[in-house]
Amino acid sequence: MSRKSNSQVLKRFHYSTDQIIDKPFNWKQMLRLFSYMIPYNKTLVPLSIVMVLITTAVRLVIPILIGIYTLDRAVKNKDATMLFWLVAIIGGLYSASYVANIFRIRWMNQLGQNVIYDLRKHLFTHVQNLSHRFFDQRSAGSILVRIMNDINSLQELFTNGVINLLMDMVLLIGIFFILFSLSPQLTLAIMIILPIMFLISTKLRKNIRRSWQDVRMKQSKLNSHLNESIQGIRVTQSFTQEKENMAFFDGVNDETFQSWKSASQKNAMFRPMVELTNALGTAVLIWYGASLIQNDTISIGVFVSFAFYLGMFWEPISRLGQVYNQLLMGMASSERIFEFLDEKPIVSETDNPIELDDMRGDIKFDNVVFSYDEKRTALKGISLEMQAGQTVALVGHTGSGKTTIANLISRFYDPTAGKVLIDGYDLKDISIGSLRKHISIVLQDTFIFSGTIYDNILFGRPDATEKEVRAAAEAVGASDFIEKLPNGYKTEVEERGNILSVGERQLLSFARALLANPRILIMDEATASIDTETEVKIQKALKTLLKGRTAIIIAHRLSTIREADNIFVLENGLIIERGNHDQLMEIQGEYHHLVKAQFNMLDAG
Ligand SMILES: Nc1ncnc2c1ncn2[C@@H]1O[C@H](COP(=O)(O)OP(=O)(O)OP(=O)(O)O)[C@@H](O)[C@H]1O
Repeated sequence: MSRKSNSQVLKRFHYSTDQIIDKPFNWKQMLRLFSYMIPYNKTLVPLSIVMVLITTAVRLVIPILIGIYTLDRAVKNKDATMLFWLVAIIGGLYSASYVANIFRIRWMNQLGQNVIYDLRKHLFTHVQNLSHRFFDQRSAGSILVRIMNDINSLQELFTNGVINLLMDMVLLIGIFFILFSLSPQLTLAIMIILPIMFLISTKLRKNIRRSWQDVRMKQSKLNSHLNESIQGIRVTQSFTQEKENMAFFDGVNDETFQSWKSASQKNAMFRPMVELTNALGTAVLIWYGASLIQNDTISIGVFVSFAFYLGMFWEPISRLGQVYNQLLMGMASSERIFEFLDEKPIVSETDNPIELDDMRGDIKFDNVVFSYDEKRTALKGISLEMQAGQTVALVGHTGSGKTTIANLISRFYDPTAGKVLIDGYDLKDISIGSLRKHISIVLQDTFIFSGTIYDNILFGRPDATEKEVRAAAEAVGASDFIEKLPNGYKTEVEERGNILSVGERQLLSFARALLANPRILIMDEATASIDTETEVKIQKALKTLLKGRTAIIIAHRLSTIREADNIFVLENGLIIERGNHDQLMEIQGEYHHLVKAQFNMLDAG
């Protein structure tokens, strides 16, 4: 009780979950989804269908063989030979059905897994090529959920749903057809249970399904909280927020438990209700069937066959309800998946893009205006030139537009107005692949991938030799710390490289960039303070890295700025000063002010 109120008091944790909405059935979307089965329409699809038809036919025939042939003919006429053959035929049919079932399950599973594999691959390939704007607007978690959960929720539909639909239709139509031909009166009488069965298989099932969806949503919230708690454990411990964290966890844990309890209680009602309906059907069969036998309208064999078919009724009806539910769930998931698949990269290529095999590295901004969204303009008319081989520093207050300039050079976004040119070519005319091949970016918060140190450097140029990788690490002075690690270059670093210090991660990213040997290097200098020895190392590494290429540095350190050939001072999306260090110091403007502020800070430190 108090746990719940605790979770409501804490306003810190907000986890957005994709709402589960039942979408109306949409044929166009379903056809698009099922088109993923087309590659298998000559192999797994027909094979599975044949197996389904074999097993269904066997199930339909057996009650007739038992009721009509065994009871009404062989037993009645005391025909031992016929009885022997009937046993042999029934045995043979069961064996055939057994084998067909094994292959049906195997091939249907393969089909489902293949379709899911293809769909996930298609979605990931597509998402990987989307522009930065797409990722700006969504959390990594919500993208992950679509690639994993939404696709997983289609798995059952493709593995069992579609083919079972066929099997159940055939089974139901077959049963009705046979029952009607055996005794239309008795068939009509036992049909009384049909509406009840449909009601249970749709309404009650829907209710149960919603409850399980609620459980999944609560679990997802619990997962998100766990994830955040573990990732932020250091901050939590340092601010001694464990109690608050625990209170929230208790609340979500309790919600999950309650929701699970309610779902499983509803679930428990399902089976008894089915059995009750079956009992009703059996009562009708016995009461009405017996009177039909008495007045010789039907034989004992027909009665027995009816009893068999009555027992088979429930399964296909129940499964049809289930498939319908799966289809509705599939609707919601596929809509979310297709929404991503229909997303077009905003930055796209022209029909005949120029392939830049070689690049000099001259960069020009021609009156560039850029907005990330309609509300604010990040660059308000930037014109600048950077000559090949120059080192250029971008300085300015936070939010002034430095990173945005870097983003436009790599063509992560296109300018809203104006042009960005490299070697005289408008970026929009150059193939994106050939442009980015010549550009390397070193971010402040270097991303280290899980894998070895060696692999992380190799990322810069995957076809580089071991000698080149080691040479790159040596040139930027990263080899000293790498060789001290337990397994040297083969040391495994976990996701994001937590076992490395900030300085080490920087040096690693320098080695990666140097290996790529780009014509243009964009670097967001780390603001984190590092010890003097590492600082000296990084400065030395930087010199090696910058040599012979156009370098754009979002600079924070005075030492870097001072050595730049050209400095652009940004303020609110505009260049307010430009020149080298001495020139800018002389005019005693904003740059002078920034330098003085940094000196004062150093003095104070
Ligand atoms: N992805 C984005 N979507 C919307 N607005 C953005 C995005 N990235 C940056 N902005 C906005 O654009 C403006 C310029 O941001 P930019 O990142 O270029 O600044 P910066 O000079 O690099 O700052 P810092 O030194 O803090 O990194 C800021 O007002 C920022 O809020």
